[in-house]
Amino acid sequence: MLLDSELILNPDDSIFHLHLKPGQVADTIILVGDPKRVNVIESFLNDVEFKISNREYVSITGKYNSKRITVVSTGVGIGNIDIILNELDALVNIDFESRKIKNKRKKLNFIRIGTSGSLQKDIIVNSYVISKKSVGFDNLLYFYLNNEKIINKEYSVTFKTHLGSDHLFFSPYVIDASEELYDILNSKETHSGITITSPGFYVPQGRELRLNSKLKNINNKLSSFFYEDHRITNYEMESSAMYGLSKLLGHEAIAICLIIANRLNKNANPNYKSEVEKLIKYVLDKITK
Ligand SMILES: O=P(O)(O)O[C@H]1O[C@H](CO)[C@@H](O)[C@H]1O
Ligand SMILES: O=c1cc[nH]c(=O)[nH]1
Repeated sequence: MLLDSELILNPDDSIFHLHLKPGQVADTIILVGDPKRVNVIESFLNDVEFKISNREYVSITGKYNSKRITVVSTGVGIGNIDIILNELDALVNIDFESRKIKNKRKKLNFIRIGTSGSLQKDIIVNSYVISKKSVGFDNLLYFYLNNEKIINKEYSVTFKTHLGSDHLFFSPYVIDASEELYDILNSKETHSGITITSPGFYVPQGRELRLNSKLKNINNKLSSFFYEDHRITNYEMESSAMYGLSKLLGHEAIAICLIIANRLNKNANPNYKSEVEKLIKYVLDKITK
């Protein structure tokens, strides 16, 4: 039995951060960073059942092409993914009355629609990248038992060696996306690649404003790295944890991102909202076909 301090429920029996109750979550869940992106997706949905917000987490459930879909905003970063994945899983796989894990587990499909910075010249601003693998520059997965069963050890070690890093803080881990969800989203409109999930937007992604990186020429080293013919394509800040926790919990996960900056071509599109809207429509059509 999960005690009050471990599975924290609010006075209305909703889960601690998301404020959602069992039954409110669909099997297919779109995760977005920006809470305002939830409103954009809402404009495409019918039969919206509720809109619940707490902190940076805004959640809705509605229908697109008759398929029930939940949308949750995650805010920025890995810590939020730890909260959201654990709470969404608890909502479907833990009985809130008995506080016990259910015998029959439900599998969820997580699709992240994000924004991202490209690490390849030909993956230009406004293109879409699906992350076939994610390389975690964070350390969240290392806290979880059985992480070694889902981390691609050989790739992770090769990668660390390539970066020539003996820094104690840095142990990148490589995790695969869901092949099933990849096949649904992949098309000639998308690039596929390997995504770096970074614990920061500035120095951890090689953006030196007033502070400098301990990892010299990090972006050139990433752009030139190949493993089994796969190249590193882009930076974002959530998918490694989303892939890792989904695999440990028995769910499927994929991330597709709009490129809003190209780090090699040195350009960016800060007015990317209409492009995100097109990506949202692309994803909704693909997952409800
Ligand atoms: O646009 P979202 O989904 O937030 O994704 C990207 O944008 C944020 C940084 O600006 C990070 O969360 C990064 O992963
Ligand atoms: O360069 C970028 C753009 C969006 N999100 C990131 O994490 N990095």
